[in-house]
Amino acid sequence: MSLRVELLGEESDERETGAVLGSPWPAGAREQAGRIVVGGVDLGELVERFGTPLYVLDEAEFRSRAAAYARALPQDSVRYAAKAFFSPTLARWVREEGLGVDVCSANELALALDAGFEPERIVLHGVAKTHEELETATREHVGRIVIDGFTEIAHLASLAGRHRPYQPQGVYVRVIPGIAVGHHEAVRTGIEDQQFGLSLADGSALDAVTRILGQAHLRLCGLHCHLGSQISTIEPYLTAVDRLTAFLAELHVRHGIQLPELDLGGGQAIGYRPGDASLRPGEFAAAVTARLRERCAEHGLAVPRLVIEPGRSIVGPAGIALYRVLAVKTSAHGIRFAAVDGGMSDNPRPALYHAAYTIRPVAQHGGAPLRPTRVVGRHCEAGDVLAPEAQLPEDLRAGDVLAVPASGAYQLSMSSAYNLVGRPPLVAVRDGLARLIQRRETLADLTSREGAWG
Ligand SMILES: Cc1ncc(COP(=O)(O)O)c(C=O)c1O
Ligand SMILES: N[C@@H](CCCC[NH3+])C(=O)O
Repeated sequence: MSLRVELLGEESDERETGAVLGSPWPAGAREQAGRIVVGGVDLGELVERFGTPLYVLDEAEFRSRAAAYARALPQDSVRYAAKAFFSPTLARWVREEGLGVDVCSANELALALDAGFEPERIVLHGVAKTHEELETATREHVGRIVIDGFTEIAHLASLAGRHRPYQPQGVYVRVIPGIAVGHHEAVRTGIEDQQFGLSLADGSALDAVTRILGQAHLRLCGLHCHLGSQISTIEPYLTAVDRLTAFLAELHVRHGIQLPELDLGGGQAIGYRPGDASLRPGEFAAAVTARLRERCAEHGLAVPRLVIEPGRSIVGPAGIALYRVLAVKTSAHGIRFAAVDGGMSDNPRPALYHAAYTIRPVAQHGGAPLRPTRVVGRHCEAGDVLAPEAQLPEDLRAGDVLAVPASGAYQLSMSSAYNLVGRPPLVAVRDGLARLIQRRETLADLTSREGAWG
């Protein structure tokens, strides 16, 4: 399906004026005469044109973040985590910025291949990969498949040998380094007793490596770990390097192998609120690379190529969600509620993880004092709270539009059809122009999968 392209505004230098908003807004976001301008486009104008709820993506912010990672690490070391948000347009941006891609479903894989990623630059993940996914991935010769369990090893080996031209399948073993980090327990994947990876501590990872080495059609290229999400200090990654290089050294001694790659996954934090700590690609890469060199020297190992899979830290800060306030009311105990026209169907993160956000009106309210306000979604759940205590103007009323920066990751990608509200449209802004890249989901879209046999 091709989408109508909407253009708004004219290329101008106006975006260069006004006060910079700073984190958590995109670097180019400015406040001009009380209005928010992103990518040279007034958010209020976008709302008039496309309605609410609306998601906006600042293309320059996305590209500059992707480019910063590409600069920070050697060629082919950065694989964008598609799960954060992926679409044909995004896939093209990622490819144009020179990154590879991390996928974890047949559809993400198909989208990446359609977008022209060289299969070699694709890595496939999953604790439960289907036969079809493994079949397609091996047939297409994706660069790496991350082994996450024992049953996968023989299965993959049987598939890998079949395709012509023959090529052994590159694999990593996902290990559990035993590091507890991440913004919520639901996203801590570096610890024991959760479903991802194979334990270093109990010998499962070693067992997996031994079995893979016994498979002629599999080529073990390295180890992988993904510690968790929203990690705001480098220290846990350095600990991961320590533990994984110790394991690499053990593999060297036991099997006489030196693995050429080390994939530390994603998880780099972004700011959701002013002052939130975040990780900068350059500093992150320099510190982790230095530690890797140091530890490899100590163990007498060749230094493997460092690979990472950032998702949120590339797309998160590029996105802004816009909602219209539909009702304002105050509870018996004085809680002021502002109910908006989106909610947990376009952003399940607050309900899932109590994720915190910055929220402000798109147009200034003439200096009205701020008052704590619970911004709630429109869904039929008391837990549909986007922000429990946003500071919003005293005179906020139905009809006002609220903007939520840092909304680019894990919102639209985890959106649902709840209450058949329909997913919001997505507009990309750049150099004063706005382009509709995904239209609003309609009732026809929502019912289109149901056949006449119902
Ligand atoms: C294996 C793997 N790699 C990369 C990522 C991307 O993480 P983030 O978007 O936090 O950078 C994830 C998700 O957390 C993941 O599970
Ligand atoms: N969805 C989570 C991150 C998990 C990503 C997949 N490992 C979040 O929004 O924080």
